[in-house]
Amino acid sequence: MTDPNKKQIILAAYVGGVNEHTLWEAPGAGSQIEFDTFRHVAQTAERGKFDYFFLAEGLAVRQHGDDFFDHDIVGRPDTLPVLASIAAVTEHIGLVGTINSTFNEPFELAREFASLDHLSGGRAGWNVVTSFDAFTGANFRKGGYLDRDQRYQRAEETVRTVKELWDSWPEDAIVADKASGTFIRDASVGAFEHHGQQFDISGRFTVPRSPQGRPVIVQAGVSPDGRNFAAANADLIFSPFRDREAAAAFHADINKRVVKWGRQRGDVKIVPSVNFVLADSTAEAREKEAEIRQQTFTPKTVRVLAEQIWNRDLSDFDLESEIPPVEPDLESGRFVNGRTYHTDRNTDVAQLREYSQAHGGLGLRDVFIATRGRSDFVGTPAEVAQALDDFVQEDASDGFVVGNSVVPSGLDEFVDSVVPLLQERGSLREDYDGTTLRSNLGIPVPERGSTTPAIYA
Ligand SMILES: Cc1cc2nc3c(=O)[nH]c(=O)nc-3n(C[C@H](O)[C@H](O)[C@H](O)COP(=O)(O)O)c2cc1C
Repeated sequence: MTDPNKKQIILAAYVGGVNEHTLWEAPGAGSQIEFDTFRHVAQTAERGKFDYFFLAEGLAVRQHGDDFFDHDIVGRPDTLPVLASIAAVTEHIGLVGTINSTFNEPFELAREFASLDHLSGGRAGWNVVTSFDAFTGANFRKGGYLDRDQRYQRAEETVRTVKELWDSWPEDAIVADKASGTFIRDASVGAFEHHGQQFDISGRFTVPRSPQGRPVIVQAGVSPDGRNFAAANADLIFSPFRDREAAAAFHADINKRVVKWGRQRGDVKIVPSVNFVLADSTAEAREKEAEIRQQTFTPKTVRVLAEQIWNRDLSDFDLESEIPPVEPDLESGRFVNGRTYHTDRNTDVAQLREYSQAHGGLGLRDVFIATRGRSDFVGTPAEVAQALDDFVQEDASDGFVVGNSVVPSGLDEFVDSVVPLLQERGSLREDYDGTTLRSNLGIPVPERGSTTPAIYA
C-alpha cells in the first residue's frame, strides 16, 4: 500500500550504452544493440512498476590514440527508434530518451517526441543534454561544439521553441466529423511563428496535440548554467550526485533555484543515477561488489583511463605494478578523445601516487579498483530497500535512475527482491495509477501557451 505520509520513490531503468561500467563479458550480459535486450529491461522495469525506461546518448565514438573504442559502436543505437519499438511491447512505463539540443532543429525534435507521445499513449520524455563530448560537433554540418553559455542559450531557446510547437494545436482541433466532412475545426491549427536569436521559423506544425500536451522534459548537467536551465525549464533532473551529502546539497540548491525562477519547490524532481549489488548477506554483497570492481578495471580499461589522465601513451609501463613515473602531458591535444577533462591532471596524478604510497606501493590498476567504480547500494534486499527509502525520505533525491553493470539481466533481482520491500514500506506504488508518464510522476500538464522565464534572453 502506498503511504500518503511518505514521498513516493520515482524509479527509472537506465541503459547507458557500453562503457567501463558495463560488464559486457559477464555470463548474464546480452547484446547491447538487439531489440530483445531493450525489451527485457523495459518489461522487467514495468513489472517493477518503474516510472520510466531511460536511454543515454553517445553521438561520437571515443578514440584512444589511433584506435577507437569498439564498445561505443555496439552500445549506442539511436534513441528514438528504440523507444518507439519499446512502446509497442509495454503499456505503462514511460519512455525517456536523451537527445542533444545543439545539433537538432526544434521542428524535428517537437515532431519526434510528439509522435512518440502519440504512439505510446502519453509516455514520452526528452532528456535534454548539451553533451560533454567536445569532438561530437565534428559529426555535424551545423552547430559544432559550443561554449557552455552558448550551449545553454541554444538549449533554452530550443526547448522553448519545441514547447511552442507542441502547443500549436489545441486539444479540440480534430473534429473528424464524417457526416459533415469536417476533419479540422479551424484551418489555422498548428500555425507557429518563432523569431529569436537561435531560430527564425514560421509555418504549420504537423503533429496534433499529443496525449501529454507536452512530453516530460528531463535535464542532465550540473554547472550553474545547467542548474538554472533545469530549474527554469525541466520537470526532472538526471543527476550524477549519488553520495547522500552531495545529493542532499544538490537537491536543496535546485529547489532554491526553482523558487527563484518563479516555480514551486518540488516542481523539478531529482533522480540520481545509481547502481546496486545484492546478496543474501551483507558480507556476501560486499564480496560480490569487490569482484565486480575487479572485473570492471580490465587491463585495457585501466590503460584507457590512465591515458586519459596522463594524456599520453603509457604502453611502456606496467600498470599492474606501478604508477607511471612520468608527468602528464599538458601541452598536446587530447590523446584520448572522450569526455572533456574537467579536473587538473597534475592533481589527479598526485592523488593516485599518494594513495599508492599510503597503501604499500599499489600498482595503478589496484588503485583504481580500490578507489573508483564503487556501487552505491550494496547489501541484502532489505538493507538496500531501507537505504533507498531513507535517501528519498530525507530529501537527498526524489527517486533513482537504476542501472546495472550486467545488461539486460541485472535488473531482474532488483525487481524481484527490492521492489516488493519498497512497496511494503509504502514508498512505491503497487500498480500504475495514471495512464501517462506525467500522471504517474505526479507532474501536471502545463497550461497550453504557458511560458517559463528566459534566463539567456
Ligand atoms: C548524469 C548525467 C548524464 C548525462 N548523460 C549524457 C548523455 O547521455 N549524452 C550526452 O551527450 N551528454 C550527457 N550528459 C552531459 C550533459 O548534457 C552536459 O553537457 C555536461 O554535464 C556538461 O554540462 P554542464 O556544463 O552543465 O555541467 C550527462 C550529464 C550528466 C550529469
